[in-house]
Amino acid sequence: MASKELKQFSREDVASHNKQGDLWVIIDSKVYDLSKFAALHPGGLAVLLDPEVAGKDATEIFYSLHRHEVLLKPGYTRLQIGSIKEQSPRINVDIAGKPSKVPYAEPTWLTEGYYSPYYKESHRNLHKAMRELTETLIYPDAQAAEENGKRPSQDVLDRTAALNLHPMRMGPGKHLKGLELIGGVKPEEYDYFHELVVTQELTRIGTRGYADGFLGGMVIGLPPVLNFAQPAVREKVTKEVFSGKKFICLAISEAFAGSDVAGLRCTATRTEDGKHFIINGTKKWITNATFADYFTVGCKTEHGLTVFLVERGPGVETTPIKTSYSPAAGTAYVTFDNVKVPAENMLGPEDGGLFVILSNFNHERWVMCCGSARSQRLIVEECLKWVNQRKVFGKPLVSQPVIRNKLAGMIARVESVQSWLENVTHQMCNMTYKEQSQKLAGQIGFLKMYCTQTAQETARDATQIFGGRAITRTGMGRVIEHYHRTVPFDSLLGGAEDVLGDLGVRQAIKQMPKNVRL
Ligand code: HEM
Repeated sequence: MASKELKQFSREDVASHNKQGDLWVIIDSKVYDLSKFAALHPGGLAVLLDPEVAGKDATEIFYSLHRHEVLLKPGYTRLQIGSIKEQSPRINVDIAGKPSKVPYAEPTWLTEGYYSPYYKESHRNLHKAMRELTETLIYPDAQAAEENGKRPSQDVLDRTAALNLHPMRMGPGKHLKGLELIGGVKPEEYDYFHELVVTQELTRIGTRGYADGFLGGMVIGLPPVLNFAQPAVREKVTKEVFSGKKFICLAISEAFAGSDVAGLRCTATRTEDGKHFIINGTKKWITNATFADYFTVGCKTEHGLTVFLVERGPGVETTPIKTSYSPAAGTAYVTFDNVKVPAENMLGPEDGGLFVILSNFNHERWVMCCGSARSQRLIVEECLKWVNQRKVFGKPLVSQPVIRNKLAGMIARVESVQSWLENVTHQMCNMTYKEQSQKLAGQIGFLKMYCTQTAQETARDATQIFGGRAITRTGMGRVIEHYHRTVPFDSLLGGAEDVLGDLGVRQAIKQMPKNVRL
């Protein structure tokens, strides 16, 4: 709009343009000329010619039928020819980049007038910078890629690499040394709460396939390289991955074995000269594999499991798998046929791979909890807005007790999930990596199970609240439809819900003192 001179009109000026071929409306103090557009309007011509709409203030009816984003599409912004004299827009005017004012749309620490023991100035600075970055740079790329199924654009990956976003997603550690971090956070003060902020802001974008496509493979596939690779391999691979130029994925699950890692069938056999391993086997559901250059692969070796870093090359094939979210995630079936891998690409000790794989799970699952907690909150925000603006039987939807009851459940669930997550994050900040592995596997297992159970309840309630709009991919309920369709991913990836709950109980039973009795 910047290049076009906008005129000022009175309501009487607008009222005279109320017929086919000469049709204006007012939406939130802005005047739109729909004369030519009316015949192309996806909602039809007749609704626009209604005497209550043509030449009138259509703000309320417009917002009961469209998301605000419709007006922001370039093709539609140009329909605005002016605004009403001495009036200014009142709807969604101060939201971009700032915390939402909708109750419970932000966690407590971001809500004005509330307190938290966990977050310092540096977390707040990081939060501001991340919100702006995601809304201005990543959001548009995510919306496009979720639809067209392409991986995140190289431009966005390069620009986020230049800001050192990628290493920031790997938690605190030596890999941040000497880097200038987003929000001015000093590498030595970077903790798991900073990482939580980064993950939760990225999740707010609300596109589940893209979210995994946006280097989800790095988040789960690079830690074994950071923690267990030989220095030369580690240096090379982390540099390439953090630059956004090369992609890595974690290849553990198989059609034969998912959560039961010990049942893997992919094999690695040492060559006679001892310098290489030959890998044969398959992997399934591998996030980012479609475009990955590196694969962190769990293999059966002579006396156990061993993890290898495999570079794409002869014998490595990836076939995209169609899942219920976007191909932007790059989910693939991977085959390794006589793939020759140097022995120095072993990650951790030979036959000691189970520990490498298991120690990786805590961080992966915790990241997923950060995401789940934040995406549930996005749904709460969508529902609160909808119940307030949607009218049924002449009253806002929220006047129905059954709807308020659903909202109560959703809000209570999201608040409890976030609080538990913050407690676990606080433990992580105060424990060594080894202590985390020993003490938090059960806690994180339970937390992830609870996150994904509550997420599915919230998806179901939100679908009921939005009705038919929750089953269409475009329009008012598009966020709910997407959430409901993709929410099972969280409950399966990184360990299935039931398996994690069981893990937590088994860990607790192991820690039972021998001498306790009722
Ligand atoms: C600048 C003005 C307008 C634009 C650019 C616009 C654009 C659109 C678009 C893109 C859709 C498809 C659904 C979506 O993506 O949300 C739509 C649907 C619709 N529009 Fe509009 N519209 C405008 C004004 C109006 C007004 C004033 C009315 C008043 C009744 C109206 C009534 C409808 C209806 C009934 C639908 C179908 C909704 C559904 O399927 O649930 N539109 N419009």
